[in-house]
Amino acid sequence: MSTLPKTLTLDTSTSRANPTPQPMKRLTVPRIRQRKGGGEPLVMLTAYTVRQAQLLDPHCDMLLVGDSLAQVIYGLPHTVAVTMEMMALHGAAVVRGSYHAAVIVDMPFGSYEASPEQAFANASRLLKETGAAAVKVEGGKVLAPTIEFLTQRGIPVMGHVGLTPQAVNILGGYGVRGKSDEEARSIVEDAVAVAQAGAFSIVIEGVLESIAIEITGKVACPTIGIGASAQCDGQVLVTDDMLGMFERVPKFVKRYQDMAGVIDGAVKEYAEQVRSRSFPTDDQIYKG
Ligand SMILES: Nc1nc(=O)c2c([nH]1)NC[C@@H]1CN(c3ccc(C(=O)N[C@@H](CCC(=O)O)C(=O)O)cc3)CN21
Ligand SMILES: CC(C)C(=O)C(=O)O
Ligand SMILES: [Mg+2]
Repeated sequence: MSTLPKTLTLDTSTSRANPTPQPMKRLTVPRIRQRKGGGEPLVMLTAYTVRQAQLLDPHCDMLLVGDSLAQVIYGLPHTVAVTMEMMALHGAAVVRGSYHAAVIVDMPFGSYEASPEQAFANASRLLKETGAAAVKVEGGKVLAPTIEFLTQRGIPVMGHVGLTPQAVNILGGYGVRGKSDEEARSIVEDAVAVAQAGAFSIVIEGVLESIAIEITGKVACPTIGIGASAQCDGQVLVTDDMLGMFERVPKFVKRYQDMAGVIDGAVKEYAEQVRSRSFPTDDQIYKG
């Protein structure tokens, strides 16, 4: 009889006694959509690895496999270089590490912009290969026909307006968006078009607060803010930023922990103990 706690026992009975895999109890896209309005805000964080997903899952409504893995995992300068393979592999890991949160996967730059058909081929591949619930695409009015195309064919889409990092080569940087009246109006129009096309939720990133409040009041789906407003229907941050694992972070990040400091202290102690031969001790070695 195994003494392992239940969470660590392998359930080998599934294949024999119960050959039909049961769907897991995850938050669904329709239930996320229903969370529009002044109720409890939606909690979203990025996740890229199985262990990260396991630790975040109990506390989050949604886990975003963000293309920010470019900077966070791969040391790339921008998200432009991210590939379908990267999103598919990290997406699958995050789905394996979670059972409660809905998993959303960012579509990488170049995988959806050319046509609705291109977007469907790549979005369906991401859902098949990862088991995620939905995809996220950056863009506004121009993307509306694509969002409608995917939604009508069974692929839930999260939108992303305002500061859209995949457009860094057009924008020239990651500065706040919507400072001119014209740009502000354009961002609101983008969000309205994305919502009308059927997006189940919209990320609003890096805009003046008044824009985020106006969009949140205008669209029928929940808005998820990052550098936007506490009045959005939910919030998202890059996990490594809020844990103090990433060196240079935008103004909109709040640091909840200094994990880099924690790791630095532990590794420094290990290095000192190896060099002084005080590790390993009898506790860590085998005696015949
Ligand atoms: N670690 C990480 N965190 C993020 O929030 C993030 C990524 N990576 N990668 C993808 C995009 C890029 N994002 C970014 C990146 C940099 C700034 C930034 O440095 N903002 C400056 C202002 C820059 C300017 O005015 O030009 C700031 O201080 O807020 C903002 C958003 C958001 N996303
Ligand atoms: C910052 C969030 C919204 C994102 O798109 C990402 O992590 O890639
Ligand atoms: Mg992204």
